[in-house]
Amino acid sequence: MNNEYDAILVVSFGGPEGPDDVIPFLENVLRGKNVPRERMLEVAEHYQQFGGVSPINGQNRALIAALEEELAANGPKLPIYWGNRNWHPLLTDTLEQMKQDGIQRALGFFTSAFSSYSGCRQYREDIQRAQEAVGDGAPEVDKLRMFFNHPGFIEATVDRAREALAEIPEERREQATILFSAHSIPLAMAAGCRYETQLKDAAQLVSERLGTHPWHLVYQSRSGPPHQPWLEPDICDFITELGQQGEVQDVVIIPIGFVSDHMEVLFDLDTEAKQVGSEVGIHVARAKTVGVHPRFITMIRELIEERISGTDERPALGPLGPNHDVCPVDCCLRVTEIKR
Ligand SMILES: C=CC1=C(C)c2cc3[nH]c(cc4nc(cc5[nH]c(cc1n2)c(C)c5CCC(=O)O)C(CCC(=O)O)=C4C)c(C)c3C=C
Ligand SMILES: [Fe+2]
Ligand SMILES: [Fe+2]
Repeated sequence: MNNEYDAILVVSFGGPEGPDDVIPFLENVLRGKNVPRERMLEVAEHYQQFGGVSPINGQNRALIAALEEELAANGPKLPIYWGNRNWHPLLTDTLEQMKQDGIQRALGFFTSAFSSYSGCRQYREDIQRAQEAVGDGAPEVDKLRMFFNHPGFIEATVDRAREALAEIPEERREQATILFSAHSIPLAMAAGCRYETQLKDAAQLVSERLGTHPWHLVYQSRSGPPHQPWLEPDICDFITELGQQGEVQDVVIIPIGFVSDHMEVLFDLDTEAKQVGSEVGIHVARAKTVGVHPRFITMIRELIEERISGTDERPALGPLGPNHDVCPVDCCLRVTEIKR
């Protein structure tokens, strides 16, 4: 395989940067998806409560600045570009710019740790569409492997979790229940990828480094119509149930399914889940996402170096091993119905 690359491309979700961006952004997110318009308007309201600005773009700018510093200090000295699926800078514009700059082949870092249609195949489809729009001379893009079990991701997540645990009074800390939270997806879609398996694996790896806390994997930000089954339990239902059982005083949410504190973290966890906690008498703390944690940034450099060198040493914790570099043809299919 040819290991020569002349750029890094950060591929992400995108988010609105003002009130007028919110509806067109959400229309982009939901194009072709079976999500009721009322749900879209409900989510729009969450964004409007924060002035129509999602922190995700700012956080990606910070990630790129930190990675630029890391690559300048330790190499490889490659320029970093950034393109989104749903909002500016959009992938097509970025690939056009890369072509004009003479970039021929980039390594793609997707801001998703776990394999799902949204986090893997859909980004690859987005890139392909952008390449077709740019036409002859569009750069090739090879995706870096999924990093859910990379030591850098696990160590940074553990560190963030410890910071949140430290907020709980010492005498109650050891009994705190940990809720690992990830974006829910339709069950049919989950059947076409290793999303749940990888989430359980990463949650296990983090929890065993935190001690003996009881822990559970829960889901948030469900969007589908009520009759369509999505991954459960929902985080708010779960906290309500814990409250009814009356045995838990403190919950620490670790948003393991996300790498930055964007709107779904701020609203669905810091606003909604904390509110539910206070209604049922449970104190809820929330760990920060990995964001620009230095270990996470060095992990990205390590993934780049590993791919360029072609080494067999591809660090991964736990039983699943390092994820593939090149996706097989059936990777993260968009399954919309479970065949019976
Ligand atoms: C069918 C699946 C999904 C629907 C419908 C969906 C709607 C939806 N999502 C957002 C905002 C975000 N989603 C993010 C991540 C994310 N979304 C899904 C699936 C659906 N979302 C998955 C599996 C994931 C995780 C993998 C990934 O793509 O990251 C994110 C975070 C993106 C990041 O880079 O961190 C956001 C933000 C909205 C507003 C929405 C519809 C109302
Ligand atoms: Fe989503
Ligand atoms: Fe995949």
